[in-house]
Amino acid sequence: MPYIAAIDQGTTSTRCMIFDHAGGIVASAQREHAQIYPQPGWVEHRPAEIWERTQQVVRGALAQGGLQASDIAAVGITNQRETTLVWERATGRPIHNAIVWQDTRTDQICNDLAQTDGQDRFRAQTGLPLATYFAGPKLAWILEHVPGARAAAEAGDLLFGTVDTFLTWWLTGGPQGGVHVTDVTNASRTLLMNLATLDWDAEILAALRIPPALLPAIRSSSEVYALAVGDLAGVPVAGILGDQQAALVGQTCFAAGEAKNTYGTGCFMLLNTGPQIIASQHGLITTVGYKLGSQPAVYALEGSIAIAGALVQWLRDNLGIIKSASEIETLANEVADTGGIYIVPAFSGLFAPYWRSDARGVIVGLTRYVTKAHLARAVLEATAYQTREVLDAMRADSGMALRSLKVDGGMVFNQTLMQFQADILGVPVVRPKVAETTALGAAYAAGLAVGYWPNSAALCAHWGVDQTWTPQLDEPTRTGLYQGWKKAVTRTFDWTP
Ligand SMILES: Nc1ncnc2c1ncn2[C@@H]1O[C@H](COP(=O)(O)OP(=O)(O)O)[C@@H](O)[C@H]1O
Ligand SMILES: O=P(O)(O)OC[C@H](O)CO
Repeated sequence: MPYIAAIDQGTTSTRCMIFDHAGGIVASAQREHAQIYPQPGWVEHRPAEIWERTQQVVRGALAQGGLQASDIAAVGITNQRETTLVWERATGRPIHNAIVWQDTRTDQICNDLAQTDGQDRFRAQTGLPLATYFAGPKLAWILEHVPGARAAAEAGDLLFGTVDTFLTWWLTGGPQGGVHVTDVTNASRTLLMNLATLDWDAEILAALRIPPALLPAIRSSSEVYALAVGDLAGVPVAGILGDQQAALVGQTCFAAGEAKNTYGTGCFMLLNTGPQIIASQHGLITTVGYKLGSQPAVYALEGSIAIAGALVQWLRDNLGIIKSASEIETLANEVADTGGIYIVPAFSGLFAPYWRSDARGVIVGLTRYVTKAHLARAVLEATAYQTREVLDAMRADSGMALRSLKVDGGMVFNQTLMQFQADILGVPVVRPKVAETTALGAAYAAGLAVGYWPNSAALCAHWGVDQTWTPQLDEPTRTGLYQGWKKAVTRTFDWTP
């Protein structure tokens, strides 16, 4: 069987991509789904729509390639992380919409938990600060707010999952024998898993009042979990990776010290730290990078930025200044700079390196001179500045000097952004030939599990450079611009109680 399929269920869309032995794309299909904003700071997805879109893109990709299930050696799943679902074991009926990773409704739950020992209460076990971003508090919120949910959970009638778990359950039969599993990378984003034991942490479950009965089994990122039914009938579901970890694998960052940065809805830099669990002193989080079958887990330091491409979408959908995301580049290039303004998009508070849920977005430095072109430029630069903050933290935590940054994701086709990124970092930025590294990483995990590829070393040969941007800016200008950004960030603090 010549191909491997990957399902990439992202924040704004779902893709299915089919890869050949050289890691080349043979067929693909993509569908968007609705973003639901019931209140300021709340973000939901409809679980039924996520499953429907998944089935549609699987069918679409198979049809585009003229393929059927028997042509696929294995399927891998990669997903938006932390997004939380709870459904009935017997029927599959969700008891609430999916609460998306960007959603801030668990602010109070997190603050209450932080009353004992502060925001880092569970950091030693989980590598994470107490923040609205992670799945555990979202699950606690559902159990508290949906009538009857706690009793049903305790009786074993409900199942919890992040998107990987939800899709694997449905792909392998749903109420008719679907497997209830997650992988170590997704579990490491719940705030409920102990990084050292790779198992649920009983003390944290008790503190969040989460009954163990509704939790999935935690498995490696690359093994056969079960065979699929439906359109992929008989195909082994053999890889699960959170999308940012999948990009790490897709970029073949298999050696300690290798890093990648993915520019999608948010922006996420991961640095492979090998078997070492490094505790960040500079606002990063510690997470599982991947675990290939029975091999030991590989850990990573991560800088998570909540709003990157989402700010471009906001300019398009909420302000109507551009009609498509790619138009931002033409508009931004009408001017040479931002006219002295900065936009800090703290729409979900600020994630790394600040972890401030009390922050909200600002535009600073406004004068009558400023036009929508300056605004467009400031939107692009905001992603580059946030990345600089994360890279500085990574250098400080790891003591490693990064010689270049591997990038991927939807925003890396924006030349203006990528040049400014190299300028503000002072290191070259490199885009690989296959920029769909997230889907590729999930395909690699699945393919390794079934022997389609022999080992991770064999995958490194697939990686090649497409484009490199080298820094052009002089050091004093770079420093001056960055100092302005740091000042702008302080203006977002203490906005909500
Ligand atoms: N040319 C572009 N310039 C700037 N941003 C872009 C461009 N093309 C796409 N984007 C942004 O990239 C994001 C889509 O990237 P993608 O990797 O598909 O994201 P995700 O996996 O989070 O859904 C969107 O937020 C969109 O606004
Ligand atoms: O859907 P993406 O690509 O924006 O990724 C979302 C992240 O996994 C959130 O942690």
